[in-house]
Amino acid sequence: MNFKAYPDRDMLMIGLADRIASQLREAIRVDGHATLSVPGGTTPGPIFDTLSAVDLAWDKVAVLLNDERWVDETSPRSNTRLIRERLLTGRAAAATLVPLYADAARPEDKMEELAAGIEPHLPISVLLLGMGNDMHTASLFPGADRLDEALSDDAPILLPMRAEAAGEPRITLSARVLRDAMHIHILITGAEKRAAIEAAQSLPETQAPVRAVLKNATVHWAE
Ligand SMILES: O=C1O[C@H](COP(=O)(O)O)[C@@H](O)[C@H](O)[C@H]1O
Repeated sequence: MNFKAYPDRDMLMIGLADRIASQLREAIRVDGHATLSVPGGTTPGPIFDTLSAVDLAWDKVAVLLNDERWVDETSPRSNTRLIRERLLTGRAAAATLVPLYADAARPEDKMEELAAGIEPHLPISVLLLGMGNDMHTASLFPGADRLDEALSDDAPILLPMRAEAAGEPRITLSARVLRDAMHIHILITGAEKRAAIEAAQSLPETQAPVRAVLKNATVHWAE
């Protein structure tokens, strides 16, 4: 992995937003369109705020989540709600949201429909990932019920996922879809996550699922 440390969180968020914007512009120049896949959770909000104001051809960008908690958008736990409020506003409101949630009791009920919506937008041009202290990324949690399947080279695009640490049921892009992205950035902050990502390099993917995407990733960190 490449590791980039920033002097502080503000510089991290601005610097990484700028890099993502450049890579999206380049993908649009070459392919005529781009796909940006992003995390939910507590860390990426400030990057979304910066990106949403960036001047680029957002009407040529498809935005999807790496994973979603199976809750509807009225829930503060909804990752879709986060990106609607913080990313798909301002200039970025012209982007197309590719859904990772649909109204149904269980993720299994909508898996095929949601995967069919994602497929035309693959491979991902720019992938931004988060990571938990437990070394999960997207919703690839250590100990999750379908982790082995999600890590395999012939995994489907999307899988439902349940894990004790996850809270509600989840839906997640598989490791191979994440790995196929043209640019991979992992955004982490704080000493605990830095120690976790360093430890992940010498652990099996089942214990440290983030390892599945580390090889070609740049990790962006600030205290
Ligand atoms: O549950 C999730 O957690 C990870 C990490 O979130 P953070 O709050 O520690 O930044 C996130 O990347 C993922 O998309 C989300 O669903």
